[in-house]
Amino acid sequence: MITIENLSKTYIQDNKKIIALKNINLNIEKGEIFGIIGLSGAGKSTLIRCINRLEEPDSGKIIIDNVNITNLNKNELREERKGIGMIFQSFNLLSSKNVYDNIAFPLRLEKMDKKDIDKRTKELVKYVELEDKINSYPAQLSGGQKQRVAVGRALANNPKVLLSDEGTSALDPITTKSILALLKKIRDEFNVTIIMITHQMEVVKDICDRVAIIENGKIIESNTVEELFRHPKTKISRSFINSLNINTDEFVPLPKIDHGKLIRLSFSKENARKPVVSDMIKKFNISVNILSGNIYDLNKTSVGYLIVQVDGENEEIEKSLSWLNNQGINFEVI
Ligand SMILES: Nc1ncnc2c1ncn2[C@@H]1O[C@H](COP(=O)(O)OP(=O)(O)OP(=O)(O)O)[C@@H](O)[C@H]1O
Repeated sequence: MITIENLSKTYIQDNKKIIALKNINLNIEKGEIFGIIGLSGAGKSTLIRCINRLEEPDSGKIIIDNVNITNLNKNELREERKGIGMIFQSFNLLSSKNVYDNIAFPLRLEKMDKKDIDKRTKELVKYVELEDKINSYPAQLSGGQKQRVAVGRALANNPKVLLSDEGTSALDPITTKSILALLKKIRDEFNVTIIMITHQMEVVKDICDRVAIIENGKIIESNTVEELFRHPKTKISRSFINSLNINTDEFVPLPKIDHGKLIRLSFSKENARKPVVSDMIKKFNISVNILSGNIYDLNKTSVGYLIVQVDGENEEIEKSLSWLNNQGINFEVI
């Protein structure tokens, strides 16, 4: 649905080149909630702003539903942008307009019939659950309510794509969950494709189907969220997972072991019920010492880790590892 090909963007500041994006390639499916996570300065905002050309890329293509956005002239771009809603960390509401008028704003720009504007606006106010605040001004709303207004406004023209640039970063954890639930409901009911730019792993964990990790303007890892949790490939993806504040191998300092091997077993919902550790001990002449473990509840499934020390004769350890392999259990010697 959205294809990004060899996208690059450089800024010039004080005669210095800042490479914000370097050869970004991504494919995002229709109806998918796709996360792009990275640290500050990684290039996230530049990337999402290039998608609707709020920022002009230097080179590369952005294709949405077979339309090459990068080739459009101003008028064509204006038309195409109606199908791309966007929400921001700072909400970007019109402070002099109330909830109703903020949400009606894009419809008025379309010069829709007054009655239709009224009907659609009230429908949207109801959808984002702000009927009791319809006459309130942004200054009279909480952060979560402001973001609901922004979501209502972004939905006004029935977009096929919704871009969220740190849409939940300014919100407390409970309000974040309620905005994420609203975005998920929008995807489920309208099959809207959602791209979530974030630095919060919580967002990726809770609603994303797939995720790309961006560092220094490059995508360094891209996978389903489940696979990312099961096999984080890069240091940064591991640290994002650790940032969820749950004990993992890097949170709990692992003891230095003189013998045996340290292994991280990872389980998905399907194999979480297998008595892997006790079977290993029964089948092989080894001891297994459990050091730490946890379970992450993801959008559609859950993934668990267990860090264990496997000890015994080398040959027995190797046999037990190949048995694990044959059982289809994911593990990594760490
Ligand atoms: N208008 C600009 N002029 C010059 N440099 C810029 C401009 N916008 C962004 N940059 C630089 O490009 C790089 C990527 O910035 P970007 O805002 O895309 O990162 P980010 O991942 O969104 O960071 P944050 O999470 O802090 O917003 C940074 O080095 C930043 O300083």
